Amino acid sequence: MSLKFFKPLFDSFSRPLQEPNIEKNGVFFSYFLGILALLWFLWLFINKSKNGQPPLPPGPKSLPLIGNLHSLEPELHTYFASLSQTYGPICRLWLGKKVGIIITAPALAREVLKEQDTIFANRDVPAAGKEATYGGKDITWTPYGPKWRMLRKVCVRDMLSSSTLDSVYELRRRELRQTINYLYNQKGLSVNIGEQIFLTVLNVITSMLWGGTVKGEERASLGAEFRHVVSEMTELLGTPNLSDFYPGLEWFDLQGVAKKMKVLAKRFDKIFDSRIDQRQKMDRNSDGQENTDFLQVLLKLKDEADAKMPLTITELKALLMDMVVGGTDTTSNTVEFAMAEIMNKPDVLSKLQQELDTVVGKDNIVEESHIQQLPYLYAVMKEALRIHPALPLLVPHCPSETRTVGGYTIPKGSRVFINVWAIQRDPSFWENPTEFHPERFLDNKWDYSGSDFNYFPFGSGRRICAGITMAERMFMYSLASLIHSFDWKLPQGEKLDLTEKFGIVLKKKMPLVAIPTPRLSNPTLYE
Ligand code: HEM
Repeated sequence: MSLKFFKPLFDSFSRPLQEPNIEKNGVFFSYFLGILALLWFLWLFINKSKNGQPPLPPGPKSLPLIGNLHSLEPELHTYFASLSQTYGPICRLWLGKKVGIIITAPALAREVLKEQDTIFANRDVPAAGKEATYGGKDITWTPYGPKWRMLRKVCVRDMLSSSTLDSVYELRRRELRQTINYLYNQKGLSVNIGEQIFLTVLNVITSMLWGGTVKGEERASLGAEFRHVVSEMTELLGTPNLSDFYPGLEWFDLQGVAKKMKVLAKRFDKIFDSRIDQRQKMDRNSDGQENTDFLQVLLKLKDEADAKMPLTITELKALLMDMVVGGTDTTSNTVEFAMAEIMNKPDVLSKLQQELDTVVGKDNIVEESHIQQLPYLYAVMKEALRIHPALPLLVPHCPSETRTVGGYTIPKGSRVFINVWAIQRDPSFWENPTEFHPERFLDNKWDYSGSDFNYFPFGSGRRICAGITMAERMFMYSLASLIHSFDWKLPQGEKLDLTEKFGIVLKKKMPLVAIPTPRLSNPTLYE
């Protein structure tokens, strides 16, 4: 609308204020206000019917171009929790050109993950994620649709289902017994617990994938190296990256995130290539005997896949990456946090040992079949997952269409962070939320199946964690074995530190180092 429209009005006000003009000016002034009000309402009306949308959620003031990037803090989960204290359970940040939405209430999480699940079951793939998974070809980053469904089905059916896991119990047992034996040989010495559990989980996963494990002398050094690589990868995945917020800048990789990720991913890629090569040679030379590792199943699927939905070699390697990176750090960090919390609470430790002594006995070793009879251990796992959920903001979701949540507009393509860490510590729901108190789970009131939006450490809806059964078994079996086989104390002069460090996977800021003392009746129980 041209400004000329307003000229007579402006002219009338610019005339000198003469007596006969006062009344006339008053009338003009009323007209002016009236027209202004009319125009305002008209603008609102046109704007509303043009967008047909409620506003964006509230959020902190943003600067031109950079939005709120300047005020992000490294511990994103606690920073987001503090924003929700000021702006409410749904708030907005401008991440450069991208809208970030933070959700910190069960009812709103339900809207996103259940009521509008198909729209929000997508991902806004970060540059680091693309680099780590051959361009986002794995389960985690593939958009919701037939390809994702196929990848997920293959993994769950052929590797992560209860029946497949039952059939490879011997692998878990072998690896865990090896860890217990290693710890026995370290009695009286300081041990990095997270590293040992990481290595155990890694060995279980790689032996399920292609039959290979890390043994003997390599155990300590390779375990530490692999853990370092996975940990750096998950840290990079959680790093706010300019390439993600200004797509035009992705090519420049200003923070070097993609470059660093490329180097890390290459380490695994080389291993994958050599294992695939080895497996293909073995298959060519075999006399058709059945082998049962996952890689063989995948290679068979690749060759057989019908043309409509082929499984390519790149997707196959991306799946291997998901299992190795997604399955190891998550599980071992949760066990490490649980061990630290238990050592901080001697009454929890003694209740756990009592339960284990009654069910397993001090002249016996823990088997996975005992786990069903250990309700206190189960409560300890649930409490560890409540207070330190491995993925504190889940894997961010992304709507494929503009939608309304909690009365606010969530634009298509936003990055939606669901702060499960804050929801699981909400004092209006959880009594003494920062206290590690497994008893709160003893009455089986909450489970992590994704149906309760006060407690969902594995997420919920279509994108719920694909490895819950595996995580559950590895956690329960390893924690039970550690607590049953040894008494634990801190090295002299060390203090227990429970501080968290943010990454897409949460970890302990300071590694838990502790000294094992054997507590079973017979040294042969450690062989
Ligand atoms: C304590 C251990 C674990 C925790 C707390 C955990 C938690 C999660 C969470 C919160 C998500 C994202 C859900 C969402 O975006 O809404 C996820 C996704 C995923 N998890 Fe886990 N996880 C664990 C262990 C594992 C293991 C052992 C594996 C496999 C070996 C695994 C494989 C995956 C995969 C493939 C996805 C992507 C699913 C998809 O996008 O469709 N996780 N996990």
